[in-house]
Amino acid sequence: MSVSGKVALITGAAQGLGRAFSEELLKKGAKVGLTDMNEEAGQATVSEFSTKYGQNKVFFMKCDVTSEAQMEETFQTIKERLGGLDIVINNAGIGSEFNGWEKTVDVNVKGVLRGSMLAMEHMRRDKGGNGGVIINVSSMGGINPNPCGPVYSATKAAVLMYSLSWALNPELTMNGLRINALAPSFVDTQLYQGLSDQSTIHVPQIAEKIIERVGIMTPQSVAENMMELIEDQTKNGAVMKLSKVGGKEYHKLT
Ligand SMILES: NC(=O)C1=CN([C@@H]2O[C@H](COP(=O)(O)OP(=O)(O)OC[C@H]3O[C@@H](n4cnc5c(N)ncnc54)[C@H](O)[C@@H]3O)[C@@H](O)[C@H]2O)C=CC1
Ligand SMILES: CCCCCC(=O)CC\C=C/C=C/C=C/[C@@H](O)[C@@H](O)CCCC(=O)O
Repeated sequence: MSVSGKVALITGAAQGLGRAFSEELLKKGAKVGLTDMNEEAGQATVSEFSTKYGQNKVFFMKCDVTSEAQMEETFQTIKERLGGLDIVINNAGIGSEFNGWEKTVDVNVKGVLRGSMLAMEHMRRDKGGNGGVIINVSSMGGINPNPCGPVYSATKAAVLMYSLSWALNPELTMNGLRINALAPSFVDTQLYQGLSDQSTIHVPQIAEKIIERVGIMTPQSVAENMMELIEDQTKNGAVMKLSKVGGKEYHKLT
């Protein structure tokens, strides 16, 4: 599927991976609705992208993925403002392991499930949509056991199974929708830089060893690879694993 002229909605897009996904889509001619709970950073990113890619190509909406009302309003508004909805990337995610662990579940699991359900409501052909593709951002930690972040990894495994289960449901494919998951290893973003903060990690020494072994990717390289999950019409229920050391691989399900 060519993304030129298509409309994408991305959560957690003010910075990091969400920002890189937005820019990659804009470069290829898509229109992008960036959403994030951080309004200041979101507006700054959109103002930069408007200058580079055109004012009518990009739109920002403040949205916390833990709020059902904000998510509903955001999907409706972006669809109206940008003239449709074809691509949804449920990207917003956090990594608190201790005091904030329940918030990690709320954002990483409930936020992604909520975004997926709304995407289906808006994009399924039997609901008046034009079909399209949902990309849910998981992590290598959702596939490989991760002693540094059990809560985080549990949330990312949930994202993976939710996406794969829907992909096997003919109701979705019959209505023109595909659903894929992205599972990167470490990427140089604020989330990764926060790993030294003790609220986000168990046993930092183990994390350092894993990072030494697998390396750190740039957000741009992840975004460039991720496009295959959108553009390749044969990809449904695919899990793209990315790491600096291993490159791109599709996870084989047993
Ligand atoms: N950086 C890494 O090493 C990896 C990150 N990931 C995943 O990629 C996704 C993006 O992470 P990064 O860009 O690295 O992080 P980041 O911290 O740089 O960006 C996350 C963005 O999400 C927003 N956000 C957080 N909570 C939100 C909420 N409740 N509602 C709306 N927006 C919210 C933040 O304001 C921020 O703009 C996350 O799901 C993360 O788990 C996956 C694998 C590796
Ligand atoms: C606040 C948390 C930020 C975490 C950012 C990530 O999501 C990065 C990935 C998280 C966990 C990684 C787990 C790695 C497990 C390793 O034991 C190893 O099995 C990974 C091998 C990767 C490869 O060979 O490509």
